[in-house]
Amino acid sequence: MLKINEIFLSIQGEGISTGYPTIFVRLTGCNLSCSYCDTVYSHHEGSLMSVEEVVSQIKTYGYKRVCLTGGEPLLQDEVRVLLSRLEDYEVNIETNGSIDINKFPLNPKHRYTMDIKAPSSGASNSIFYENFTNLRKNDEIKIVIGSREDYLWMREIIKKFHQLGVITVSPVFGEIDPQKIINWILEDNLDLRFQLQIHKIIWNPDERGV
Ligand SMILES: C[S@@+](CC[C@H](N)C(=O)[O-])C[C@H]1O[C@@H](n2cnc3c(N)ncnc32)[C@H](O)[C@@H]1O
Ligand SMILES: Nc1nc2[nH]cc(C(=O)O)c2c(=O)[nH]1
Ligand code: SF4
Ligand SMILES: [Mg+2]
Repeated sequence: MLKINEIFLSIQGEGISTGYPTIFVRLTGCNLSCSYCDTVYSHHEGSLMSVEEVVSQIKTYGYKRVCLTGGEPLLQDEVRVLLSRLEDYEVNIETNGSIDINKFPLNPKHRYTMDIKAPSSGASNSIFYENFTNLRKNDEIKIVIGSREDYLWMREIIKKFHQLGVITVSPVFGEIDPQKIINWILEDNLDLRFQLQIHKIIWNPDERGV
């Protein structure tokens, strides 16, 4: 059984598939407690569902893109079974970077968005650095920053792991002026992808299920 917080249809609000209709499966439970977490409600709330129940709910929406998120989706082992049932779907798994992704090998239609936790999250010491060598070309790295200190930290990480594929940087929502981050990126000549979480601009930022 899987412990599921919510399943809903919306448009992808983050990452390289931003804007595409996507079915979100939010799993319950997290091993971190980032200072800025916008989904604390998913850390404990949820109900048990079988993989079959999750898959049949996914099928009702009639779309082929799925985002597994949470909480931390890789904390539940049965996610492997769910992934094996979603072979016809483009699946993106939002993971917090603290869990060994080598233990969850993905098929080519599935990909990771791996978050690297910057210092202001309070979770930097949880980073499982071996994951950097196991990411594939179509996986994405995401860094959420809330301060100049976070930015400088990120700059060092990028230097060190310059072979990384797509790197997306975004502000802690409402915490730092996006223009500042963009200016820093351009001043330093970094080739990064900047993003805002568009669902928080379209809907009320505290709204669930969007
Ligand atoms: C809620 S987390 C769930 C997946 C996984 N636990 C993780 O941290 O990647 C999904 C994404 O939302 C981002 N996020 C959470 N709160 C945020 C906030 N206040 N502002 C910007 N991004 C936020 C996280 O950094 C992560 O990339
Ligand atoms: N629209 C929308 N896009 C998202 N992309 C990642 C999300 C998440 O919470 O992980 C998310 C979310 O909660 N809503
Ligand atoms: S790892 Fe993700 S879900 Fe967990 S506290 Fe951090 S942002 Fe929230
Ligand atoms: Mg979210």
